[in-house]
Amino acid sequence: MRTIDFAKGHGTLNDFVLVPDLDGSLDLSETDVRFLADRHAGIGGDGVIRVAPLSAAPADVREAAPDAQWFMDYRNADGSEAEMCGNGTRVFAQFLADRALVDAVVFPIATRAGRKVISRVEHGFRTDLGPWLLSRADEARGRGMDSVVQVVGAPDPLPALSLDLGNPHTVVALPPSISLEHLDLSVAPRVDPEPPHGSNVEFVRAIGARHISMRVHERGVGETLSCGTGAAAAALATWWWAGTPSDELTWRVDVRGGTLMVDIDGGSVGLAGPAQIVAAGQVSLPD
Ligand SMILES: N[C@@H](CCC[C@H](N)C(=O)O)C(=O)O
Repeated sequence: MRTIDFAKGHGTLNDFVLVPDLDGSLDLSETDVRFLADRHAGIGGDGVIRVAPLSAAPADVREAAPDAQWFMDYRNADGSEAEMCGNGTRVFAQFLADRALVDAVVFPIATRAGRKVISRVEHGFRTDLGPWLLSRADEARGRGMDSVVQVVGAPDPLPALSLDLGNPHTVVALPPSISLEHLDLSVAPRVDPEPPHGSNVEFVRAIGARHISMRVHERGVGETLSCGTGAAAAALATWWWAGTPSDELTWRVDVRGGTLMVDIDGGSVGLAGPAQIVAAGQVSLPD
């Protein structure tokens, strides 16, 4: 049996088990990750974040972020690797700050989706998520939709737009006849055409000017109370559909676990919100 240190944290109730691996020697298997994320048998979380030095990152990650000191090794609760986690970056930053592992107010970190720059802001952190892309730009021509999503709670498939924020997202604008609260996200929504590596799926309701509310079904997890890259995708999709003329905009995105702020600056997007570390201890990984 191996005993390791852990911390537990969340960003707008998207919760993570952090595993400090400060010398980069820890090998966390898929089974270890599933155990740590298990809310009954383990610690419990939507994802597991190994805090590793850049030297322990894969070569492509090291090359993309040579000036970063730390690598956010993110895995979903089902053990799968994800390229990025927006809320995770802030919780990762809070952990680094609490342990005095960074001292700058603006610093880069390495992720599988490349270099991300984090800044301390009032009440939390802002992560520059960098450039975003329409995943199926040809199909989304004319500010339209590129796919459909079938979800329990909606009688018919709903038009959607796919975006790449480093990780894949499919955003659905709910028609007024369907309430956000009545969707059943205990069953994974079906995206057609099916994205090659799966997708996080966001359901969005407009609340007011640059203010939306959303629920999310995360790839590798299920419904979560928040998703940072999902909030950014939802704001970007709403902006895209509206044909909003100005390029510099801040959006408020309400998620079940709180509120996130998304700033859109042309081809680049930022995410700000709170981050909390709530516990730390040791856990024994089963053999
Ligand atoms: N909750 C995250 C996204 C985590 C990864 C996602 N489930 C995926 O597989 O892409 C966020 O805050 O962005």
